[in-house]
Amino acid sequence: MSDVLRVHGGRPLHGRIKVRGAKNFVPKAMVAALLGNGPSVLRNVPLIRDVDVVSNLLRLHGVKVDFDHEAGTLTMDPTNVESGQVSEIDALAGSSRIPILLCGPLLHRLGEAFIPDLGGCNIGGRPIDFHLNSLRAFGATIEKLSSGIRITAPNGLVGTQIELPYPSVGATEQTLLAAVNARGLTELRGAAVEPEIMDLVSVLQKMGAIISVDTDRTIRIEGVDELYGYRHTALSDRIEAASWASAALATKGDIFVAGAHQPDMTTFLNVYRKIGGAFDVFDDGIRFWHPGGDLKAIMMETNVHPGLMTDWQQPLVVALTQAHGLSIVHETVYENRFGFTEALRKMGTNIQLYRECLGSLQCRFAQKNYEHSAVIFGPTPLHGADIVIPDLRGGFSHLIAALAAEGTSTVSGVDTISRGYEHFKQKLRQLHADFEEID
Ligand SMILES: CC(=O)N[C@H]1[C@@H](OP(=O)(O)OP(=O)(O)OC[C@H]2O[C@@H](n3ccc(=O)[nH]c3=O)[C@H](O)[C@@H]2O)O[C@H](CO)[C@@H](O)[C@@H]1O
Ligand SMILES: C=C(OP(=O)(O)O)C(=O)O
Repeated sequence: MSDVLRVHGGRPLHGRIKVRGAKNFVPKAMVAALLGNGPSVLRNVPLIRDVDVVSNLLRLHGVKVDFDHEAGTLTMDPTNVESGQVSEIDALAGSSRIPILLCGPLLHRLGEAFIPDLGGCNIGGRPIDFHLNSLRAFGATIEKLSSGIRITAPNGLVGTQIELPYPSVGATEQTLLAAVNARGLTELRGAAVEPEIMDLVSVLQKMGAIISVDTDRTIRIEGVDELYGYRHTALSDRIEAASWASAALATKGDIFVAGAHQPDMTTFLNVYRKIGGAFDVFDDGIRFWHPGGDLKAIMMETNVHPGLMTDWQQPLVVALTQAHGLSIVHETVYENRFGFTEALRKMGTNIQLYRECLGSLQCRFAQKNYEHSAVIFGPTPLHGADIVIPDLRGGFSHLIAALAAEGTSTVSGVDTISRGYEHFKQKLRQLHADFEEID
């Protein structure tokens, strides 16, 4: 498969594509399957690299994994969970952020876990201190190795009280996956409540867990002795849906995104409408299009759910380069998520980065020397350029920019996009994009 695309831009994307299960949910539900005393079946699973990585990780731990790509059905049988070879597990180092979530399930099943160094997008320091503090609070002992970490809990995990300093998605999932089988009650305050986390709560409840979620970011989990296999259909990918919606806006196109689910995208849809994008919600998806006329500049600020999701920011920035006036974007979730704008500047955009918090919030990155605010002057015509993809969402955004630009662009490193976008080249063809793969 070619990792380089030659893109002939300047044509509106139009047509229909389908999004399946969420990249930020499916791998976590796969980890949850480790906790069951029998097989689990997950439906609506996309063929993306993060699913592959976690399938391999589960297999290395003795789980029998069968994936029917076409049907999107994944069957996982954890009857014979085992520790796995450290060298084989270590070969997956750097491939995804999911391995850290295996801690709780492996501690429950085996009393120990080896976790390789994590991967994921390079958009900030991405420490795991909240994860490790949470695991320690449950009674686990952590040893740092030259690569990865070893965790043990010879006496099992015990329910505890945890308050997260920031509503981290991963640390909330870590705590849930550890608490469901821990002895006694766990109270987690300051939890993240993203829709993908709520879907994980649904999976765990199907498995036999007792979990209540309050409106004030408090989650209470009563540990149980045994969990069962589950059957579940994954919620759809609201980041992929928003990415195609942004592509429709940037290319002056019209895209029906089958599978897009309005309730998980409310904040995105408000922003889309404020910019001047049009959408129409149907039972089976959402149609997104550029209605003609000028797009409007806006001020937007990313935040934890129900705020504007940080993963929506990068595709939206490309659309904002075509809006009239001055847009301000304040990124408050990651300290370093504007690296992708360098390539956009090469394509003719006028984007300036600032260390100050240019928003209504003084965020955690104030006075910390991180360029986490952007000012975009638009509209600026985009022209083709040679671009190297930096990360998943930044990469998709570069692709949108190349498709919107007049002339030809060479986009290298597109394989990164397969980590979170199923069949993206096929979907581009369905949307009449003009590009070819080059060796
Ligand atoms: C696989 C997956 O689901 N990835 C998503 C998940 O990432 P992920 O779970 O890694 O993101 P978190 O919500 O944990 O991170 C949010 C912030 O908390 C900080 N932090 C986090 C953990 C920790 O131990 N210490 C710490 O300081 C991070 O550096 C970051 O600034 O949620 C992010 C926020 O919605 C999304 O952008 C990612 O797409
Ligand atoms: C940041 C992202 O993912 P990850 O946490 O897997 O790096 C993303 O999906 O945009």
